[in-house]
Amino acid sequence: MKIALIGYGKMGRMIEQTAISRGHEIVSIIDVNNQDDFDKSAFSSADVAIEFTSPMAAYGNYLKAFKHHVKVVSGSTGWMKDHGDDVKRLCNEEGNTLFWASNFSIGVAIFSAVNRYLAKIMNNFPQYNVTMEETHHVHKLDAPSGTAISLAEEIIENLDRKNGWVKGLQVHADGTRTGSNETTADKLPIASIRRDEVPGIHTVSYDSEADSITITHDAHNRKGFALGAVLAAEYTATHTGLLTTSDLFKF
Ligand SMILES: NC(=O)C1=CN([C@@H]2O[C@H](COP(=O)(O)OP(=O)(O)OC[C@H]3O[C@@H](n4cnc5c(N)ncnc54)[C@H](OP(=O)(O)O)[C@@H]3O)[C@@H](O)[C@H]2O)C=CC1
Ligand SMILES: O=C(O)C1=N[C@H](C(=O)O)C[C@H](O)C1
Repeated sequence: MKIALIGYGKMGRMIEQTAISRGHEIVSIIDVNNQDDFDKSAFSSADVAIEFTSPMAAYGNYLKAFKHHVKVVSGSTGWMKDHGDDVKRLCNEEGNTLFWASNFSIGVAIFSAVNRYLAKIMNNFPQYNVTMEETHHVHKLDAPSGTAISLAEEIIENLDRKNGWVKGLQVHADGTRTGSNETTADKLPIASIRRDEVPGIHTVSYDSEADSITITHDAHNRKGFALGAVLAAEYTATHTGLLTTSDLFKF
């Protein structure tokens, strides 16, 4: 398969290695300094473009790829609030294809299934208070992480006593702390911690006076994200519309 890369940072480089190891060809690599390459035939020849850039750049990149009828797999986070509705329309009504996931690792797909099941069970146990914490490297631009927002949305969908999430304690890259994890009855607080080079840790906790139940996904490196993105590209080559990990990982 011919793959174009949009964004050649930590993820773009790891995806390049993973894609080549699975027998794919990288036909174009677009970063900040060679945006003209979107208009070159090498880019248009790609079966799929894999996009990992930033919250600010992602939506513009989708538009440029769609203009050239190139399908996109993207893991960029933090753009959904501003552009989610437009992207749904572009894919569901205008024939474009985007496979987007806040987290491409199989481990988080499994974690997400446990998260949904646990939230359902907890409807019967009001004595447990739910909170979430995510920890990432100090370079991360968005908070809460895209994964934390997806996990929070799953809890809200399945746990009747929560109807939204709020930002909780923020530990910033320089170590300063703002906000707090104080909980209200109907909102789920998400704490965000920025520390060292942590690839990504997500924890959901249910605490009662008697005990705590805690589930954690701890990414040891970025290999799981990269493999998931390449598997998603292989899937996207033969599917259309707005796609996500529940289309790819079925269990
Ligand atoms: N869904 C998932 O599984 C995962 C998602 N992510 C998300 O992916 C995104 C990227 O992560 P990561 O690779 O670690 O970040 P990096 O900062 O390491 O890489 C991003 C790259 O994109 C480049 N870039 C910025 N704007 C554009 C643009 N308009 N066109 C092309 N390239 C551009 C940056 O260039 P420059 O440095 O010059 O600005 C940089 O080289 C983040 O939003 C992150 O949250 C990360 C890991 C897993
Ligand atoms: O920025 C990152 O690094 C990551 N971003 C994604 C997110 O926002 O959830 C996925 C992963 O946790 C790494």
